[in-house]
Amino acid sequence: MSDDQLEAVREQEASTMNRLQKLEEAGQAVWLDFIDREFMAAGGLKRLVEEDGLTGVTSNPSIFEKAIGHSSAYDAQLKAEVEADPRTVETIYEALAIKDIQDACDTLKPVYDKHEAKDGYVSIEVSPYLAMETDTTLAAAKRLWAEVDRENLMVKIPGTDPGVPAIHDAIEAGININVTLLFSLDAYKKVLEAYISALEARVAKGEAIDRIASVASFFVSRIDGVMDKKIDALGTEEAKAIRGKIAIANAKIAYQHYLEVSASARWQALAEKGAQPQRLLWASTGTKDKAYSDVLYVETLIGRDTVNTMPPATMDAFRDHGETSNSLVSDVDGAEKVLATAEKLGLDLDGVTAQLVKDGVKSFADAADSLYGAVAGKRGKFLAGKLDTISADLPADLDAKVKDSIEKARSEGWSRKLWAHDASMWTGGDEGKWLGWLPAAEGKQVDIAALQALSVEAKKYKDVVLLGMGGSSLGPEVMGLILGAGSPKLHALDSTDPGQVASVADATDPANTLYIVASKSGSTMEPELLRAYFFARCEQAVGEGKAGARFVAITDPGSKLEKVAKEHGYAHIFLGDPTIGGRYSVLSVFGMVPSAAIGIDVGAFFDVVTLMTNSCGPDAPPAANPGFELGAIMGAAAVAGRDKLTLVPSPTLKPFGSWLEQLIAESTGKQGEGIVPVDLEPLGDPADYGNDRVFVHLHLEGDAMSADHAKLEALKATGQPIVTIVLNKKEDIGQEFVRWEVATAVAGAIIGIDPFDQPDVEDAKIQTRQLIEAYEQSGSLKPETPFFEDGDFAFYAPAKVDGGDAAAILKAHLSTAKAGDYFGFLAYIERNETHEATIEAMRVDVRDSKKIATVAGFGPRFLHSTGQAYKGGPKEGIFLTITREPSQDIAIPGNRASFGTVQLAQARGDMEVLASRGQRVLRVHLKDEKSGPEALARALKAATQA
Ligand SMILES: O=P(O)(O)OC[C@H]1O[C@](O)(CO)[C@@H](O)[C@@H]1O
Repeated sequence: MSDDQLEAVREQEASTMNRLQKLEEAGQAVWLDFIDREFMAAGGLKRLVEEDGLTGVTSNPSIFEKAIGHSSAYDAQLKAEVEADPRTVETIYEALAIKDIQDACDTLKPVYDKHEAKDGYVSIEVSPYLAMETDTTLAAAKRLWAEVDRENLMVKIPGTDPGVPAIHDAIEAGININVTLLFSLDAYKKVLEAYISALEARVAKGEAIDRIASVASFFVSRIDGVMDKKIDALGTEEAKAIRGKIAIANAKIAYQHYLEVSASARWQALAEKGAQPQRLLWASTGTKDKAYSDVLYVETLIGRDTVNTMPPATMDAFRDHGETSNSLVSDVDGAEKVLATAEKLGLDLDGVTAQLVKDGVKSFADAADSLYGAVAGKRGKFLAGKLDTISADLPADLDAKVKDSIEKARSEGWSRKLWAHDASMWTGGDEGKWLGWLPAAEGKQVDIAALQALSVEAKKYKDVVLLGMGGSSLGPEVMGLILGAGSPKLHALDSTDPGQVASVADATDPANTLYIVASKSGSTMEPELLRAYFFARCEQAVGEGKAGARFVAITDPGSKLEKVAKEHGYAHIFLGDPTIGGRYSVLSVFGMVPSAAIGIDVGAFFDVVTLMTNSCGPDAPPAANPGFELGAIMGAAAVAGRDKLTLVPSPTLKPFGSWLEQLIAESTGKQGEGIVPVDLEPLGDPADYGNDRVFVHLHLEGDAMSADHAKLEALKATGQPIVTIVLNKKEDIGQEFVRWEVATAVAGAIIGIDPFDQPDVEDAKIQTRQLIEAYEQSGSLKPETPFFEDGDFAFYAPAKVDGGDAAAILKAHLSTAKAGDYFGFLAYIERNETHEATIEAMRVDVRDSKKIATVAGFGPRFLHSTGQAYKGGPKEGIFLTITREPSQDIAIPGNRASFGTVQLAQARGDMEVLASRGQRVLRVHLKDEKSGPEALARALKAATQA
């Protein structure tokens, strides 16, 4: 640039400076509607103050979204914040925003001092999510005021109906308030009244009012944005004559109201005490319609005691060619005529301004979603190595559906609703009362010190025997198998199988064992019977009256178990939270007491867990919320027919599935809908699968599983959906409890059911009880007749299945399979490695021959887990119930029925309910407990190969 050119630029700059400064002469303050760290760091704000006479700054969620979401200027602070304390997304965002606001306040401080607190303000807005809430808005305003800690701060509160009382109270508390989102004269009148009455309240209390400032931000151009479209639609000359004039007219009339009130005796009384006027601030003054002058909404709105906050482009334009005149009070009659014409033409200004408030709230909430999403993404990046990750390879059609679900969840604010216990995201029933697992995931349900004391105390035992079903045992079992150090050793007993009861009894010495009885209801049959058995056994070993000291109860307050535990003098009773359902209870005392007893450091465990809890928080929008990301896939896939969630864990994480399947199945499988979890089915080739699967690969870094990886790649190549979750270390498994709990709740919302009830499980319990009660009276179970029997098996079914031998019968049963069905092995036999292997082999035979999913459960364990989905979920199940003649049986103290009888009654009760729900059922009774399972496997192989 030559010297001449430079000089010309300087001259031009000098003249534009004057144009902006002329506004100040006319009584109007120029504020900047923009904030950005790089801009401030480069001295941009300071320059505007010094060269253009800028006297204030406003920000809003959209402005911060542009600043933080689209630049790396905040990354250094963000990283430091996350590393120092990986708090919630909102707290991290606020730390970034507050720093900018403080810097801006400091830059404007000389202006503030020069104007003796009458100007020089910087505004920060309360969370836009609170725009329709009074109390939380007020609390947020007070918190921001305290945290920013600058006297030239203004907190922005929307002038909505619920916002007005918060504005009043904040001003009364001495906080400077910028009232935002004002469009209508009516709303403005209420806000001005709130300001005046709040000042009066302070005066009445003898408090100072001279350093309290407030502006009422009237949004201008947005009104024309809507009205002009309506005018264009009318197309008449009369309509065209007021095009681009309604917003300005509306603002002029508002200013007239301001002048009227300022002249009133009421105001004068306050003014005498030093009250500052609540200035009207013109916001939304950038011109959106290119047909208009780019300084239209500045030039026309100039007047005493007003502010115009301009986006940078408008400020540049005014600096370049803006003209100053006393425009705000000129032609007020004309403004009235414009509004009268609008009314005559049926242009509903009240309706439009009411809608603009709603749209404004929504657009700031949308901006906040995007802003919080960006912060959540960066938080996740800076937590690499600490936070489990998730990624998904989905076929295009499913991907689109998942995105739709995420968008629905975002626009309806589900992540906030979840944490606010708002049941409207589900069926609108009593779901909100079942969310105690959320605070539990923050570590709030347990007393860490008490658990540490239990850890110390339990060290003296060699074994811990846990008696409980479903949610009361599966979580601790996973904890023990993945994180337990082996001393004391955890034996989770959730069966009435005599062989299994015996194997725990044989493996543990009562004198060296701590017994934990866990039941939320405190009345579940299995733990009741097991408690009776092991208590008597312990008494026998350690002496009458001494067993109680070796027993711990975990139960909900007031339960029968609590009573028994007190009567028997249990060493400890840990009380649960009745607002947590059993399957969601792992992070409450139900999971943590047994964990502590086997030496897991629960405090350290929660340090890891809460990273995920915070990641799934109300401020993490669905697209950046790990629980929602997974839940959207689960829910959208289920609705699209991919309802078999197939878990592919790496070796260390294999035990996780048994907890997971109870969570998913019991939560979602009802009303004929839901997700059928498929756990422990070995991976096959692409040809073995239909279109009803979603595969979730749960991987621990360092676990070897190359064969499965190759298979997963092959599945991916054929378009099967694969979700991959990666843990850096096994201790991070706690994060998966949280992720999957949130995901399951979200999937339930997408499917459209209540994820917190379990209606069908209850029916099987009733059937079983009836059978047992009859037994207790008669000494035998209701007689039953097999429709076929040979030397190995007896077969039972609601209706005879044709076939001359076991293989033929099984073949006929299998022949009903069609795409999308699943086959379930319900094995009322001892759960041991041999039986697990036999069942696994049978599953593969069925899957590969019929191309359907297979599931398996040991009874009665699965009754308190997947049993709900098998009965209440999709009508796609074909079941083979396996019972057997027990080679040994065990008597239960105080009961006529033995464990073997109870187990058989459970199998029969379960089958009856399954049949009543329209599922296809067949029961095979193995005559020889030892050889029976293998014989069955052979018959099934023959059936699948024939
Ligand atoms: O803890 P409780 O009340 O003994 O119940 C055990 C299990 O039984 C169920 O209520 C139903 O199967 C599960 O939800 C629960 O985890």
